[in-house]
Amino acid sequence: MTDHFAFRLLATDGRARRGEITMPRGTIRTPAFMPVGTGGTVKAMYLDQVRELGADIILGNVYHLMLRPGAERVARLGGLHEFARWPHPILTDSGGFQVMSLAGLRKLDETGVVFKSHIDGSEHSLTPERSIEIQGLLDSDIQMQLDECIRLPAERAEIERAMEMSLRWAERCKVAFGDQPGKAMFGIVQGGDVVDLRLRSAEALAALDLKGYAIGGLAVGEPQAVMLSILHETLPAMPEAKPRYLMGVGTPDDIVESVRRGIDMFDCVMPTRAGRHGLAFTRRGKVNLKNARHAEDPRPLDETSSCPAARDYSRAYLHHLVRSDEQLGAMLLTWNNLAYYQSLMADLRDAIERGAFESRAGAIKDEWARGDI
Ligand SMILES: C=CCOC(=O)Nc1nc2cc3[nH]c(NC)nc3cc2c(=O)[nH]1
Repeated sequence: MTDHFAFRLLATDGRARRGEITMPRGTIRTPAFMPVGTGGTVKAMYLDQVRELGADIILGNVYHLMLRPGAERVARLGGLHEFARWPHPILTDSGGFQVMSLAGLRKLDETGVVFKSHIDGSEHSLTPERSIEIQGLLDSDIQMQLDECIRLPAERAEIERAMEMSLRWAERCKVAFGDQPGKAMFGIVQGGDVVDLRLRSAEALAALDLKGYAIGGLAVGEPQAVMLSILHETLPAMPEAKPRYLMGVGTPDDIVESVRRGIDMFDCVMPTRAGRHGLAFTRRGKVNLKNARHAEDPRPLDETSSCPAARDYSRAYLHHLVRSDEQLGAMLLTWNNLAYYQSLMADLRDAIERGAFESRAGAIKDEWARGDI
């Protein structure tokens, strides 16, 4: 066990990296996929199942948890790990992105953001200091700086303004976070689709000597080619010895292409959200269980899978559950999809160790490219 946060590179294959983060609550094997546990729960899953699938860390959202049940209440109940019975690492976002995308934004200035709750319309504020305080109350292991993620396309001046404010907020978050050896505060590189602004953000954040860095402002609707070119240009300016986390990404193809360029950590609602909408990811491609052609198909999703949801249930039964909007449909397909994502990550980690990233990457991309089977 360790009382500090440490990242070690174990192997590389081109720019792809195999590493591990050791923290008091456990080790995170990278490249890692972090299931999204918005309100302290990974929707439609028991967290024991999430763990059994190989997840080393899950995400929690400040925006959702501060509104309900409230950060102080979670603290009174022993913190998020105790509350949700997840003893392993948790990464919490700062709430910034949700405020921009979910809440009714009322004000955004140097101080922070003021917004209306999407739940009951009540007014709340987030400053860099309050965001770190909330993440501390949740007892979060990896805490994100408050940042401003702007929508693209945007004018250079607007992108520059938001990037520079995010840098000043990173400094304030670093001061507010202080010195917590067993925890980490990550900065977030912004700069939109303007390479020189991305580089300025990466270099200024590197100078803060934080324990890890996220790449923000991507996967917000831009073409994959734009996202990948920004990664290609930005990653070399980021410290080799620190973990890199690409927020909100992505499909298996996005993940493969981002690992190839040097990303270590991912989070995305895709596997869980798709599962709730009747879409199953398998090694042979995607299966839309809403489709009537599955109505009498006795085959399971994937008889070779170690996940019961993929191996033990007929497509006909899954189709019935999805068509009847039964809870078990969302549960089984979420289980299947998270199993698929974790198996991809395990394959990629193993392939990098063996110097076989390219061949494994090609196979995953082909699997994903197959249409609805
Ligand atoms: C856990 C995440 C830490 O998030 C923050 O504290 N701030 C933040 N979150 C993002 C989330 C994103 N999801 C996507 N696509 C689905 N793009 C994203 C971009 C950002 C971003 O620029 N900043």
